[in-house]
Amino acid sequence: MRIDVITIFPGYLAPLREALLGRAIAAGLVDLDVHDLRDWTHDVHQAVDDAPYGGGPGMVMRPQVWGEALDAVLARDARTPRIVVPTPAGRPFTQATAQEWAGAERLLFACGRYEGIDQRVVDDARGRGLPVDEVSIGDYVLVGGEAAVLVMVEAVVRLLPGVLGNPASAEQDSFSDGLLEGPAYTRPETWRGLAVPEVLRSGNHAAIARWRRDRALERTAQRRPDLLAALPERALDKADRAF
Ligand SMILES: Nc1ncccc1[N+](=O)[O-]
Repeated sequence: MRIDVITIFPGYLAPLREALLGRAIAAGLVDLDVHDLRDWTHDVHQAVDDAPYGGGPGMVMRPQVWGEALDAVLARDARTPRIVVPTPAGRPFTQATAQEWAGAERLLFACGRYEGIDQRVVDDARGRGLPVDEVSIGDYVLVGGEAAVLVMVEAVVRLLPGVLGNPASAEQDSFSDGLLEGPAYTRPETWRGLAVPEVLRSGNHAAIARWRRDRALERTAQRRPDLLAALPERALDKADRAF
């Protein structure tokens, strides 16, 4: 998978080259290219924004700069990317979105700052038949899209074959079966007077599976009743009905 990021703060994306993601890049599973938007300005101040039409606070990022940057980055590779614009006004980014994008051969993240990017940049790209997703990682306002790109790239890349040591862990993620993951334990058996639940040391795999599902249902019912309500009827067996 090729990933391009266009931003005025390239340094903000440095963590993508660390740890698991860094190893995925080194293994050639991901090609990451971070581009400085200001490379496509032509004035001495390298202005990337301007006052909003209609007045109001803040600044809007200029269409000319973004248009040139997107055209140049698109041309760097024959593969058509899914263009992603992180914005608090976007549709929610979920595990399902990560799964969907993990199948893409190329992603291009356009990081907006200030009050966003002139809408015509998205409209022009869509008008040329390019897939553009305006997505949000949560209902709060960040200063720019870069932190959201770190989140989304990590969620997507960890799903790529060969990235996670144990692919089973991606299957057993929270959300993969629509439920939150329950509590986890490791050695020692007792720590500060707290013991690991007996069943987990019983070796009885059916009982362990039942216990884990009960804890997942319990936690989901307590913390995210919306997820429980969204589960398809068939997803809950009769033993689950207790929650
Ligand atoms: N929440 C956000 N705030 C600013 C920019 C992007 C955002 N997001 O969620 O993608």
